[in-house]
Amino acid sequence: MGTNAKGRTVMEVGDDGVALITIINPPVNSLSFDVLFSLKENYEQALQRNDVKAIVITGARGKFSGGFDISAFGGLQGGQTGPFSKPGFVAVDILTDTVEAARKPSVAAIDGLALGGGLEIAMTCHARISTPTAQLGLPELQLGLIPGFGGTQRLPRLVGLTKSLEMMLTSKPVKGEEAFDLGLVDALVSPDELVSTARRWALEILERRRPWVASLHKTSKLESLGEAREILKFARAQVRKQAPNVKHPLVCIDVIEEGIASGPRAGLWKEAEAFQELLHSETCKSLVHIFFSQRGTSKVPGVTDLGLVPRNVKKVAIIGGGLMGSGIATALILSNYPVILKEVNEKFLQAGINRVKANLQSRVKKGKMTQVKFDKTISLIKGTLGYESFKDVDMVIEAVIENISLKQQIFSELEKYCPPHCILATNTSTIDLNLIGEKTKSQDRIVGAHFFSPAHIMPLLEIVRTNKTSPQVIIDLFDVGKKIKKTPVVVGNCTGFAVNRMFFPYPQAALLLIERGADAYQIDKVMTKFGMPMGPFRLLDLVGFGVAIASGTQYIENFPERTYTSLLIPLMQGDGRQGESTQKGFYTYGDKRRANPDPELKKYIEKLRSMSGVDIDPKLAKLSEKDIVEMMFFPVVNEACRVLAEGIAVKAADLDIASVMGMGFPPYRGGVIFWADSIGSKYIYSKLEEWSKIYGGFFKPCAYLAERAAKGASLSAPLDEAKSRL
Ligand SMILES: C[C@H](O)CC(=O)SCCNC(=O)CCNC(=O)[C@H](O)C(C)(C)COP(=O)(O)OP(=O)(O)OC[C@H]1O[C@@H](n2cnc3c(N)ncnc32)[C@H](O)[C@@H]1OP(=O)(O)O
Repeated sequence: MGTNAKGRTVMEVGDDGVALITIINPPVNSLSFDVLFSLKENYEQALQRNDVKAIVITGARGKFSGGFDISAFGGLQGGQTGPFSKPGFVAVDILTDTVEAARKPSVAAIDGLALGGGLEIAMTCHARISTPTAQLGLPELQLGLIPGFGGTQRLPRLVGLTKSLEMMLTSKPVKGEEAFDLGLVDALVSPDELVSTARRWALEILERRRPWVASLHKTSKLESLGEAREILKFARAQVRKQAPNVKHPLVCIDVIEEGIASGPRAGLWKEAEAFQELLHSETCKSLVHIFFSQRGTSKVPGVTDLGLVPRNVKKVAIIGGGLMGSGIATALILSNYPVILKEVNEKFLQAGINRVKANLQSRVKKGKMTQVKFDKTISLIKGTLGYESFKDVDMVIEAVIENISLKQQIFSELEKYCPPHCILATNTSTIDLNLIGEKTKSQDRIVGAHFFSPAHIMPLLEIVRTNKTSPQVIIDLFDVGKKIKKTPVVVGNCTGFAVNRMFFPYPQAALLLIERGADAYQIDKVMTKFGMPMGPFRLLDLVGFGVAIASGTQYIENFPERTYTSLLIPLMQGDGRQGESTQKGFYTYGDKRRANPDPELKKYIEKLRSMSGVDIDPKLAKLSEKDIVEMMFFPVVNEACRVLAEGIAVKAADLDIASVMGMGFPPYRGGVIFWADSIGSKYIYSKLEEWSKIYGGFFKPCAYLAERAAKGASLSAPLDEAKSRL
């Protein structure tokens, strides 16, 4: 193998006659083509050599394998040819006909992780020994694929159909201990005994003192065909309901069924063909993009490349125990950070602590947390009304109402009471950070920590830096964000930052459309069908009209030329409608938060039309689904382009992650910019240009979009690349 090889396997043959094959491809021992070739070569040698009686496969540095090398998908999708583009080369030729059918037994020694192709290799071995904490799973569906190295056939035969479906459809791994109970692994041992136990086990199989099991032909765990069909029917119904816009979960079920109905070899072939087809799907390309983009958020030029090490944040203070403050406190204590919660009086403090308790209790109710863990977690939060206990905190997160002078006063006080190293973060969603820190000398340690509601559940953390925020502070907050299981995205300072700014046109486009004759409930339906968690009107009801007007005002003030100003919400508010909190907004709300279309909405729209002189536009009154999607999202794409052009986001992929994790843009569409690039800058520009002539500045395409369209360049390409595509 050449020196540029991406990973390899090494084989050592011991005096006991066992060949130990180790997968080496840091950081997760993924299965690159080089690794797979090397594995094939080692296997063939081991099978030929007279001094080898049995084989053990393991992974270097405590990790079996994180699965097929996802970075190699691009080449295959781009038409790269070779043995790997031939369906069945790995699953049938190598794993089934060489490894599993061999006359020498193989045992997998699993530590750390055995995911995707990694677990599939392990399942072709004749036994599996694992550590109790190893993670074993088939997460291919999260990449828009199905297992492609025989997993759809072997997992059901090892753990039964129901559990295997759960593992594949949710992409969730199981720990070694559970894998042992399920029969997926044969023994549990500590990491230091792993390889020696596996060697012994392999020899014992050879001596027929342990069963020699070919998983593909195991039948004891499989249900009868009739029962299996019932289980699969139920699974299909669930999948159709939960993931109506993607086809790979249904394909996975079909492939499993083929193996049960026509035998595992037929199942293997169907799997191989379906895998190849899915690999080229837009869903797979989008989800792979999301996978790498999510990891890419931790690469921020000028920040993460300076070799800085995050400081240890041992204690965090939160100011304000409202919805956001209590959610942030919950997220922190759930990851074992001691938290001080400060409020202005006893009543508010108690209410804040009670919110945190309620957040945790809902986990207990759902069986996700024990009462003992609840008690331990809640003991990490202490309430306070003063600043005395701030003298040893390492980070403060301010989460009070959006009032500039109040925030300025708080930050001046923080400067007095907190130690000089303390990070001073604000959870503002709109206010300029330079204004907040104006009255302090601490601008270098002021940073935005913008959480999304509910903060203990939503996965995104926008880290907002000003040009004075020190890289160390960003690194520290990034580290805390990771530890509390968020995906942090570093963005620049401007009104609305990246997520809210990109999405402010979303409800505005919706208002523009209904004022001119489109149907509000149809728009919401089309948006949820597209894959958004809810449509714009349901969203406006959820956030409440007060918040909607306050943030709308910010955009009117900062981006007057392109903010669509609608008086519909103030008009409805004048009638006591505030959204869901008053059970009346664009919808009315009954039991269990069920939203019902409200016939009275028409009345408000008609009144608005007579006040503003806006007429029904016959074209907008009968929009197709495609038209609605475009008129709703092209303005979002346009604003995302401005965010990129202004350098608020470092790269387009960060906006894709921000849109998926902050706004619920469907991940299987790859995020806002990725989706836009699948449509093309020229088309988006021409549509916006056309609408801006009819409906005004709200739709006017920005310079960045115009430039990309003129060059026929993608929106995500960095500037130089965009030029080179000319
Ligand atoms: C034919 C087969 O059926 C098809 C397959 O096997 S498809 C692949 C199935 N496997 C997966 O989906 C696993 C994907 N990986 C993961 O879930 C997680 O990375 C993990 C649980 C393995 C490790 O998580 P964690 O420790 O948090 O590290 P994480 O930051 O995610 O990954 C570390 C690095 O490994 C890379 N990596 C992880 N898994 C990879 C894989 N399967 N291929 C290529 N690179 C991978 C990541 O991109 C990251 O690279 P970076 O440092 O350059 O950003």
